[in-house]
Amino acid sequence: MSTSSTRPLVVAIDGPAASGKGTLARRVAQALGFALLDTGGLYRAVALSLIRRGGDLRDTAAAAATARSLTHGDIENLMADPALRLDSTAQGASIVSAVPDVRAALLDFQRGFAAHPPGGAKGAVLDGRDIGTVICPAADAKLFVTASPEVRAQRRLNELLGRGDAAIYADVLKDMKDRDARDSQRAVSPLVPAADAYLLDTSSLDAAQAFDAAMTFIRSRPAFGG
Ligand SMILES: Nc1ncnc2c1ncn2[C@@H]1O[C@H](COP(=O)(O)OP(=O)(O)O)[C@@H](O)[C@H]1O
Ligand SMILES: Nc1ccn([C@@H]2O[C@H](COP(=O)(O)OP(=O)(O)O)[C@@H](O)[C@H]2O)c(=O)n1
Repeated sequence: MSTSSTRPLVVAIDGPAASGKGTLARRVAQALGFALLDTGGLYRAVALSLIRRGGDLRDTAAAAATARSLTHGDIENLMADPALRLDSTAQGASIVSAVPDVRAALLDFQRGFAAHPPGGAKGAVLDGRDIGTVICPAADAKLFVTASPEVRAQRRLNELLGRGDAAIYADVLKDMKDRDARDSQRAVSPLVPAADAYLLDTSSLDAAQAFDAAMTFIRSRPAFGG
């Protein structure tokens, strides 16, 4: 890893739901000793907060006001809330995240995290949908993680059942396809790989194999000594 730079290094990991980007981001952050930000959690936090206030997810002004009202403390509390991981919260996140003012309200928090990683870490790993394209376009390493919809739905189903949530495969697959379509087709910051992202298809890779492939790519990048 380069020692001449004092600027924190940034690894951007984007991809669709249940592609394994969160798992990969955690492992990469741990291996590099970097701070980790699950940016999907921010959009989930906005949705959860709005739902709890009795608001309408389709009310764009209310969604934007909610996003602007969240303090760092609120975000910390909501990100630790088990309800953040509910499928209904994910669907809500996908609705509020299409609102440009919601995205704008969360921009500084994300860029601030990348520029000043907490705990004095030498770098940051951010995972989401638009990290390599919009939030950190100058990221030192960009990965776009994919897997087939069927594989992703099976992974999410296993995760939900493992937590004791009631879920059936057909519903999970449909919800995931709906969310993919909404995330990919929205006008602002759609889910799309950055031109310089490394495409990592994890359909037939387990988490350890995906991590190995990702680290090989990251270490090949100039900022990481490659
Ligand atoms: N490469 C992989 N192979 C199999 N299962 C995986 C892999 N990566 C992640 N998982 C599992 O799939 C589920 C979704 O992974 P997660 O990292 O949360 O995806 P995302 O952050 O893209 O939504 C989790 O239960 C996780 O343990
Ligand atoms: N950088 C990001 C991260 C998430 N999101 C939105 O937030 C929703 C939830 O993201 P997530 O990463 O927590 O979802 P999963 O991939 O874990 O299922 C996504 O469906 C997107 O609509 C976004 O718009 N931009």
